[in-house]
Amino acid sequence: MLYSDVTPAAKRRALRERLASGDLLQMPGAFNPLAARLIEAKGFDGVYVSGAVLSADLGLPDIGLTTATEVAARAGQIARMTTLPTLVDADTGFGEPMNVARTVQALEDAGVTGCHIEDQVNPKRCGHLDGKQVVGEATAVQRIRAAVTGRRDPDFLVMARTDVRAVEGLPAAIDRAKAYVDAGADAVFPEALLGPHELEAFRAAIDVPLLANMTEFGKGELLTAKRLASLGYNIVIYPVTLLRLAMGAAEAGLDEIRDTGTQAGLLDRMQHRSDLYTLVDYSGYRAFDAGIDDFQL
Ligand SMILES: C[C@](O)(C(=O)O)[C@H](CC(=O)O)C(=O)O
Ligand SMILES: [Mg+2]
Repeated sequence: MLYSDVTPAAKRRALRERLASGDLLQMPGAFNPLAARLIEAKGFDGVYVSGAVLSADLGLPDIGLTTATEVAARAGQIARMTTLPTLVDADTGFGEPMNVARTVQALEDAGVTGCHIEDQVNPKRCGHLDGKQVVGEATAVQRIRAAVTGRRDPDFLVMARTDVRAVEGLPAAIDRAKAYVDAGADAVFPEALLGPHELEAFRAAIDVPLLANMTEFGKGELLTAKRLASLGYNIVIYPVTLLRLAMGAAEAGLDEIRDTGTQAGLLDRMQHRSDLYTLVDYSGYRAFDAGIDDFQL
């Protein structure tokens, strides 16, 4: 009701404990707070807030146009509505290393559980596109140090994402990841690895929790959770999946309404009013006002 009754500090501690267990945590991307509630209701382990989704939601390409304030505000709205940990895509940290520190503090204040900071240049692009460029190791390490020293809650998860694989190859990406771990990164997101062998090599080389990005229409193979768990990965994200599904359904629905003049044929593909009301917990508001849900559906 209203918001999650689990504090941000408790979510951060819980995520650390889950990561220490060695289990694979599945975190679909929530395109809004309601989707985060659905992710929780379906039994997932965490909620991912994708930069690609956040920018697409605003009708923008994923090229670093959104600001730290926008991302923190939206991530906070999402985090508030779920008891699950929320991992946020903080892109390049939104500026110089000192901006990265401020970004992390804004995300902490928004109640999110952790974030990842990547080593691309600005303007950044989707990690699965060609033509990426990365900053030098010294600058990237400064970003991670700034994130680590900027956080006030030591349990806030600072994850380093490296986009170096596509630019300089796998050994260079592994070297970068090691440098970021030395700089204090709690976890690593190796972006756009080319298949299970590369995921395996990364796992063998890095001691901290690793994230696998199962985004569609990208460079990598879509591996099952079982396979990723056996490869020793700790978090899997499906960052844009729900948005793609929802937009696919919206497109088909609009076509049908335009072509037939009614949505009547689509009802069995819709979330029913009663399921929506359950998800937003109408009955929970009885505590305020007994008349809140005195209706039959
Ligand atoms: C994970 C990612 O950073 C995101 O913003 O969700 C994207 C996903 C995508 O564009 O498919 C990425 O760069 O991989
Ligand atoms: Mg992104």
